[in-house]
Amino acid sequence: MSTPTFGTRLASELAAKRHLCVGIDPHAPLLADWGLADDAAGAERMGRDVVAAAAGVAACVKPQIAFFERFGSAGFIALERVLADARAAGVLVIADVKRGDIGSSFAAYADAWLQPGSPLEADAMTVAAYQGFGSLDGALPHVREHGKGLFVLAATSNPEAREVQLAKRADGRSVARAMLDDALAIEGVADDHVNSVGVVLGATLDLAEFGIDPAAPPARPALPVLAPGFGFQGARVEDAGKIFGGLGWALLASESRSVLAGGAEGLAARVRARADAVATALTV
Ligand SMILES: O=C(O)c1cc(=O)[nH]c(=O)n1[C@@H]1O[C@H](COP(=O)(O)O)[C@@H](O)[C@H]1O
Repeated sequence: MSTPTFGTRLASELAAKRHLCVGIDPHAPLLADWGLADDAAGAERMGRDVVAAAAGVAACVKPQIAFFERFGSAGFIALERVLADARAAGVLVIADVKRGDIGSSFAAYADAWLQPGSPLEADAMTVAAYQGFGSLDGALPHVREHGKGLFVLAATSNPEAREVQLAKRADGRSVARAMLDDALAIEGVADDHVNSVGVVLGATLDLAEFGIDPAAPPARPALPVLAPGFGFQGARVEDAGKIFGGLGWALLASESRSVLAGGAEGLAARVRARADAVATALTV
């Protein structure tokens, strides 16, 4: 039996109206809030609790590697255990690693995060194509043959990104828009419904400024959109439909701090409430 594509696996989540992505960002103050030490064991505990709360409720989890990397090898071991839990629970994992490099080095990053059997194997990873879109090619065998996914940074939620991502290319398109077009143009990475290569679009942005029109008819197959910026950064999941329009079909609304704050107690209820709010926002 051939491996199902990432797009197919994501499509099952979306069909069940699961659009929430829960970020695993063990910030020091959050670990304190949870009564956990600011160390690898604390990060592991938080990560594993998030996976348990997300299973069957959220579409995916998104561990932010920086919060594990700061503990060195112990942090990587902690993350490996979080990833193992997610695999066992059938929860999709987007490794938020934002990798980009010359092609040969990028391919090694792709092997680290997407190669089946790798200690850090995830289902998808965030990538940066600022060294040229073709520099991402090394990940495509994992997408095409191993059912993995990519999320290419296009228009990110942080305000400092504007000078780079709004910049106009020679053809008049913004850098952000060109990233989206290039993601859609990759061949052989889509099934009938959902592409396995998507983009990152911040929920805090006016996408039209970047030449991205949420009112345009949805791409077919649908382009997955990973959308951070909800919650702590100010966007409201209740507005997800309004912000993303036709791009909301395969939207993953991501929240980290706003769901994590409040400790382990009540986490499952917070995840459920956010998941329901996103589902409602994208149904009406
Ligand atoms: O790729 C990302 O996940 C990402 C892209 C982006 O444009 N903005 C953004 O905030 N993120 C990540 O999403 C998470 C947002 O966290 P909260 O602001 O706490 O919800 C962080 O881990 C960021 O690194």
